[in-house]
Amino acid sequence: MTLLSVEDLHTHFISRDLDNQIRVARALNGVSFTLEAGRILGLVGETGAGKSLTATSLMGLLRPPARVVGGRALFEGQDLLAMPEAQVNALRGRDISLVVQSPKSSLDPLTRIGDQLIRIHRAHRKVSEAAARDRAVEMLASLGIPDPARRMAAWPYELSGGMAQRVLIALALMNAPRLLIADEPTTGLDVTVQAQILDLLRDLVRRTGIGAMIITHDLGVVAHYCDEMAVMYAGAIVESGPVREVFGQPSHPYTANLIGATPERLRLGGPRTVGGPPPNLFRLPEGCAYRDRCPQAGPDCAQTPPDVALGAGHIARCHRVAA
Ligand SMILES: Nc1ncnc2c1ncn2[C@@H]1O[C@H](COP(=O)(O)OP(=O)(O)OP(=O)(O)O)[C@@H](O)[C@H]1O
Repeated sequence: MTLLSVEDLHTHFISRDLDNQIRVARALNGVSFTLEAGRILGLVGETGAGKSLTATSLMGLLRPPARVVGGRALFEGQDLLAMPEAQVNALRGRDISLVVQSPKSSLDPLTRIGDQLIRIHRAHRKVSEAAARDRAVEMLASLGIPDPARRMAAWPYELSGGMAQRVLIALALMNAPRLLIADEPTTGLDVTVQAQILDLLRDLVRRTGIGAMIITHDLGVVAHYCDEMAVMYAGAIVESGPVREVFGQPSHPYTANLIGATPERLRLGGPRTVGGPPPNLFRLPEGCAYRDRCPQAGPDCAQTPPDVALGAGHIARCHRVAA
């Protein structure tokens, strides 16, 4: 079942320069992808590609000067972008949850973690304090937090980075959301903790059938934990499909560059960049946004590239790709 279907999402930063001229940064330029229930989608791309902005656009969390200027985002068939703000706010934290980077700054430093868990549950569900407390303890236990009943009384500053990230995931799951978006959920954590947290996320998706989107620039995370992947460049998805298909036959020159030829490079993880200057969102070229950096670019790349279907749900947006 399709849980989330994003269609041609456009988000711009609209501002005025010193001469009072309007300046538009086209940060998202037609993002499209789908996520099925019970699956994990990895959204990858280099810094600035628009991964986090995609999440905040979907969740109604944009702040001026950023604005969604086009597209649809159907969550269980309902367009999140066309909903009244109050309805999106009600969905957020209940049916759709976002786990962001830097857990320490996302937890309320002045509230014990148990009270934070109880508060988010009772904000969305009509349950007693005792029932919310029981669920919170259960949730901490299911995330592998030792001695959960005692941990409820802990303050955020008392937690290690890995524990804080688990608590953040517990907060995101308190209301049994059907869609979880995790933005760099393990960046900055050591490799063992990273693997534990991603294992937990994967088990959760398999056990409960929720859909998860993991935003990352670590291709190793995508290769190990995701079912599908979408590769982002200059605010658009340039290639998407089942992880095995995309890694097996990276077809857009940007994806091929990002993945690199060697398995060693894949294992390295961490941020990746490709050669050449990053795209200027205020002056994106006509046609393919990657053409200034692309070793295979030709005159036809000044035209908008087609989405070429390569079979098994694998799609690449490029003039050089043959179906
Ligand atoms: N006020 C602004 N005006 C113009 N462009 C902006 C503004 N704020 C952010 N941007 C641009 O929006 C783009 C999207 O950023 P976003 O944080 O979504 O990228 P990302 O792919 O998540 O990167 P990272 O991996 O660093 O989190 C970036 O290129 C950024 O430069």
